[in-house]
Amino acid sequence: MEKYAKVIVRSNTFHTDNLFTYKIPEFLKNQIYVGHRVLVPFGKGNKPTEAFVFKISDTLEEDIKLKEVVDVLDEEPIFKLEDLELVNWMKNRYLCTYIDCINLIYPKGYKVNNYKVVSLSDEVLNLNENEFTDLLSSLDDIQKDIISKINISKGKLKTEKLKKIPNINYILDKMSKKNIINLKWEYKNHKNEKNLCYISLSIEADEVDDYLKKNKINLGVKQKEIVNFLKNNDRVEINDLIDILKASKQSILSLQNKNLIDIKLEDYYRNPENAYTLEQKEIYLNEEQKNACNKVISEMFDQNKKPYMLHGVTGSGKTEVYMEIIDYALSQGLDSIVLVPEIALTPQTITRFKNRFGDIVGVFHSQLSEGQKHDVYKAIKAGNIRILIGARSALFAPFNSLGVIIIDEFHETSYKSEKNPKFSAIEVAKFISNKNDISLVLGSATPSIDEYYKAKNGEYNLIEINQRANKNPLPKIEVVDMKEELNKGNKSIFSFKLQDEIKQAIKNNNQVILFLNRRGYASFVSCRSCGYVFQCENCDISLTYHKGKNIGRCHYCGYEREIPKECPECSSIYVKPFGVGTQKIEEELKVIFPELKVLRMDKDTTSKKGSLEEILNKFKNKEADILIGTQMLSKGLDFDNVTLVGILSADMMLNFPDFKSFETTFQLITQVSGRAGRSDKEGKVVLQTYDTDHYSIRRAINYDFEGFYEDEIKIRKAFGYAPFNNMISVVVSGENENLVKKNIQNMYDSIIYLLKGRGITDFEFILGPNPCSISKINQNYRWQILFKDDNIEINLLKGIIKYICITKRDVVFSKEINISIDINPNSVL
Ligand SMILES: Nc1ncnc2c1ncn2[C@@H]1O[C@H](COP(=O)(O)OP(=O)(O)OP(=O)(O)O)[C@@H](O)[C@H]1O
Ligand SMILES: [Zn+2]
Ligand SMILES: [Zn+2]
Repeated sequence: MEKYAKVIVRSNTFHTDNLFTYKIPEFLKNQIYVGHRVLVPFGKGNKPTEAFVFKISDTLEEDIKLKEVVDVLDEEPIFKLEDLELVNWMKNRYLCTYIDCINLIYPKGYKVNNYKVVSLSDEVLNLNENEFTDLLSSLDDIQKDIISKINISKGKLKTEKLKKIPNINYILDKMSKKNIINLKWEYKNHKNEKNLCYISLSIEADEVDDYLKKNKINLGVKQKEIVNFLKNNDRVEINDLIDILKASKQSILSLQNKNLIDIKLEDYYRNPENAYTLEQKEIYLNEEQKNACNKVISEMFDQNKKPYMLHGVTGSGKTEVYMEIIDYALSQGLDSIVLVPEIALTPQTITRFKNRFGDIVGVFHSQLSEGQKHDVYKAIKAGNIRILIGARSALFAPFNSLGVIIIDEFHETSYKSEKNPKFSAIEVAKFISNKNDISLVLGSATPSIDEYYKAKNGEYNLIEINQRANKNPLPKIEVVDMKEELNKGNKSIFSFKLQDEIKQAIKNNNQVILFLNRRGYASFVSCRSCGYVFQCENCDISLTYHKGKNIGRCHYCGYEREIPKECPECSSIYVKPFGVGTQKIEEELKVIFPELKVLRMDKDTTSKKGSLEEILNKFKNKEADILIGTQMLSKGLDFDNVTLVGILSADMMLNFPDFKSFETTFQLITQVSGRAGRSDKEGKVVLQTYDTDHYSIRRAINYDFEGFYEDEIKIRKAFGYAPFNNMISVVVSGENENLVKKNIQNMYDSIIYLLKGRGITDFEFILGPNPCSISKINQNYRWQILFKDDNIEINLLKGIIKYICITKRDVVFSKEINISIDINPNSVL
């Protein structure tokens, strides 16, 4: 019986985003299953290409001649059936390609290298000398050269080595057709594995001398040294041996040839080190924490359970609850995944988990090397990692018996991917947990409005913790109206109130956190005389001023330029930075409190590896009095000694042109305030703002989450935003603005045409095409169409967008154009 494989081919073009059918040759029939990685001939020249088996069948719909699978690449399928289901689901949900999804869940650190090899044909090899000379004389110089190169490299040559010759593919093809050469693909299945190589004696130490005598073996000086070393050491890693004895690989290998030593390869697990330290506290869960745990634990083996939303105020001990749940899961033989926002920002959380659970805790995030990722995957498969802490991609870790998924600070925007597939980790976690009856816990002190709405509608088990673990009230937030401060003649960034409170806190030997949501020195630089604003050359963005180097930097593309003393437009000397960033805060603070030690934590000071840990360690060890930072500060930091938090410009975030900016403001105020008074000392917050009336700020000052939710949900409803409608953003971009405009208009017309065909005539749910709020990034002009599923069925809308933007992409759009489709984007800038 014949067997056929339907595969997805790894290729970056959109028209290959389909299942292709290949015949499975006889010799592979019992080796290829669904989920396997295979090589298939593909494209021009039938280049062997990596592909993934989605289906296997023994019948063909049509009677056509098919190409055959070349080979299978792994012994075991690398995808489980559930993985393929997930791929299909994501593809529909996020309107992306198969390969986008496959890349996401593909075991890290695997890749295929394939290359073409040229050799002389049998016919040529069988020629006698005269015939060969005749042949050569019939060829041109290039062909002769190729043949001599093949001969020099022992009859077989990678074609890459010839790529400098112009038109080489054409020439080789011609030679191959004339039967002079053979062209063949070869490939290497490269798994990026790192092994350790252990050496030990193959016979008992005291039998060595007899063995040498009996076999009349004379050892060199180095070899003797090695043997003596091994007599005293059971085994040693080869590189250590080379290092210690200055021995060569040669002398080690010759010992192996004399059957004196064994060499054994073992996996090496490259564990990323953790530089943050923490002392261990003995903790007994309080009633609220216990209830939260029990709810989840008691249903752990139930089917069709709802996800849990753990809404607990800041410092309520949610992390302890997670660990207790995970501990129980472990005792039942179940593994756990803990998602945290931007892993690099949460060394404290990782350390708490490692303190409690030890080496079975693994860490996974995008900054790991491919090799490290591969190691983590292998350790998971081998059962050596049972708890994985990671960013959103950790969701795809290959656990054998996953029981729990925790999403900490689930309101954070980093849980939505900005890269294809633009998935929401929350949605994917729901899909996975639903399919496999896994306990899913979403925790936050400030749930997102979207998910909270769903919780209110019964989609979640809502669990609340209303008290802090230390039983203290949440820190009182005092509001300072900065308009009045100006009237009092205070032009400083720091209100009198905040200055007093800082003095007080320091006098009591406590520490202070100051929050401002903008890094750099000033938000922009402009000329007071003519109004010229320094702009990025590549983006439609004003440059942020960084003082040390006297440069303006683009926070989108990294472009930098020196800021001149004179205005480039009008030559006036009134070029000044405006607005405030963390650098400026640090500078002013040093003027007012010259004796205080200050640390700054923002993207600029934490970009180097280990620098974040260093800052956190210093602050924990009280080597500084004040920590200034951006929203990095809001993520789970837990310092016993912080009693005062200053929020410098609370209303700054309100003015962001995005429908989620009120929500973000509320969340940031609540989270940053929550860093104060977490241990036995009471905390306090000073919040500076020009706008004291906005409901985000009023509700936040009173820790009134319910009230904020009620205010916000009304507005969302009135404007038809999430959670009431889905929004689909399609951004078309490219270097040529006219081409971008033409393409997006083309897309718009095509979509309208299809909608009309479905009898739809009212197009109010389509906004655009318009230039994006940030109309240029990195030399690429950006235009956008926004769709809301008002008055239209979401699947119909998605179907049409997919048809135009993916299936017919090559027809509707020019090659030079990029298209980005985002379902329910975080922001529409
Ligand atoms: N039952 C308990 N008894 C004593 N201390 C506790 C208890 N539970 C938690 N803590 C301590 O209280 C502090 C806050 O706990 P944790 O960091 O787990 O809170 P959280 O809810 O995750 O905080 P946030 O959301 O604000 O980041 C930590 O120092 C923790 O060790
Ligand atoms: Zn000027
Ligand atoms: Zn830029």
